[in-house]
Amino acid sequence: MSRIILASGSWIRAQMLRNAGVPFDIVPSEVDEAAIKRRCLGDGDDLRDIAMRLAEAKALSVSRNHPDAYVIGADQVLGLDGHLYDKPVDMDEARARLREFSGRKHTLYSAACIARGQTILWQVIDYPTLTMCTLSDDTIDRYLAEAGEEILSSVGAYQLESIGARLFHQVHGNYFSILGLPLLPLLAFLREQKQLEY
Ligand SMILES: Nc1nc2c(ncn2[C@@H]2O[C@H](COP(=O)(O)OP(=O)(O)OP(=O)(O)O)[C@@H](O)[C@H]2O)c(=O)[nH]1
Repeated sequence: MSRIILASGSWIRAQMLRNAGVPFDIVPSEVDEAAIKRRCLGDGDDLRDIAMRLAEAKALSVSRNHPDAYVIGADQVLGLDGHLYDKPVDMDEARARLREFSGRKHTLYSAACIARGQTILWQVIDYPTLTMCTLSDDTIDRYLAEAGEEILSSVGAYQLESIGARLFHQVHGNYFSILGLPLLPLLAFLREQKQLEY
């Protein structure tokens, strides 16, 4: 078996792999995501393509220094009415974001790929949708006070696996993809490559 590397600083992506019993190391990528997003938007790429390009760039940048490893790259962008949303920079932006999403359905474009020897061997994109409850400003403020700044590590300013679940009345799509990693197809590929016994 070869080394598996997660090219991501996302704690929840690491947690999902750890919980699934996958042996891996973490080597976050150094790619300039903002520059890649700007280039993709300039090229007229849609949100799916942007998430995929970013996941590929992360995986390839780490694979350059670890050519024999299976390097997992992942990225997630949030779309509402075709607009791309990044992670909120602070709690004020998180508040504005939740006010915007309140009562509406948004999509999480969740992309992952595996690079080995500077070649993309596998990739997948999943796009679950989430319909948020209609939230009063007071409810949003109570949620932000209770959830705290760790929600800034999440593109939608919520963590579905914890109290963020209380913001939604419907989700369609895979739970793992919502958290940031299409885990099941990733595990299937690793099995196919004989990197997992089952
Ligand atoms: N805990 C949690 N995190 C979420 C949820 N939804 C989205 N995220 C995270 O939002 C982040 C999206 O930003 P990305 O740019 O894809 O990844 P990142 O966290 O910056 O990490 P890198 O892969 O190093 O770029 C990811 O870490 C996702 O795991 C959720 O419901 N719960």
